[in-house]
Amino acid sequence: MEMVKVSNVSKTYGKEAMHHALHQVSFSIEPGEFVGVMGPSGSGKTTLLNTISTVDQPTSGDILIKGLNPLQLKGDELALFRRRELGFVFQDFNLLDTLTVGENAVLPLTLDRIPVAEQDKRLHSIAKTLRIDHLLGKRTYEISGGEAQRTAIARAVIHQPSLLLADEPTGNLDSKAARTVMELFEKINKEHQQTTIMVTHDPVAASYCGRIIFIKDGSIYNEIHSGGSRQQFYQQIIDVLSLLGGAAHGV
Ligand SMILES: Nc1ncnc2c1ncn2[C@@H]1O[C@H](COP(=O)(O)OP(=O)(O)OP(=O)(O)O)[C@@H](O)[C@H]1O
Repeated sequence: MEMVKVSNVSKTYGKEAMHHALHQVSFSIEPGEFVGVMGPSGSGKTTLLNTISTVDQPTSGDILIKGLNPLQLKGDELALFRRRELGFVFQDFNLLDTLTVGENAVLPLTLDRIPVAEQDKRLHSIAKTLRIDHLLGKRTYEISGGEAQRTAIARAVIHQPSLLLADEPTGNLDSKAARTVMELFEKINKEHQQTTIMVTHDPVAASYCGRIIFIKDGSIYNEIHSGGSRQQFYQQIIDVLSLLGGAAHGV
């Protein structure tokens, strides 16, 4: 079964001056895929990610995650679904400054009242994967942007969510830290078959994905799959972006 099935999703903002942020968007994502979403500024990428993550509701059409429509869940069930099945990574890290790196990373397990011994075991393992094991006692203001984003990724996957959603995860990082973060997304995707959707403007970051969906004016414009080397895929991405035009920054 598909991990994500988006069927004829449209999203309209406003009443009198209606704005069609998404128009009849359909696609599926299989378990274990790493999918990038690209397109010019204002094309609807974040709106799409927000409708998949249940933060926003489509105006029409529906979205199934593992065959389930989360919007049909009631109050607490929806909150629980989000907490257990989804992981989020944002451009500005969204770490809690009052907590240490380790406390930030285990937050989903703390909220789920997982026993401390189990929390420690999982923290140890994910911290090693993300190379933050030497930072666990530090405060968020004592670490670099790249380290903060690696901590945010640890927090997003420590509870083994069905779906990892990332919105411009390299947007606030220099190119070296961005590459490290993308190598780690790729590693988690490959080693843990972590299904991942990432919105990005950055063709280098996108070249780590297995497939890119391009959005233009709220509709799917094109889709490409990685076949050969990452360098070849990067070139394919650049080619589509140049056809797409608009404000596709980073090219
Ligand atoms: N809450 C909202 N109310 C009204 N219009 C909105 C709202 N959110 C987004 N829009 C509009 O919908 C369109 C799509 O926005 P969205 O944020 O999804 O684009 P994006 O592709 O993620 O852009 P960017 O790359 O600049 O972040 C834009 O024209 C935006 O102005």
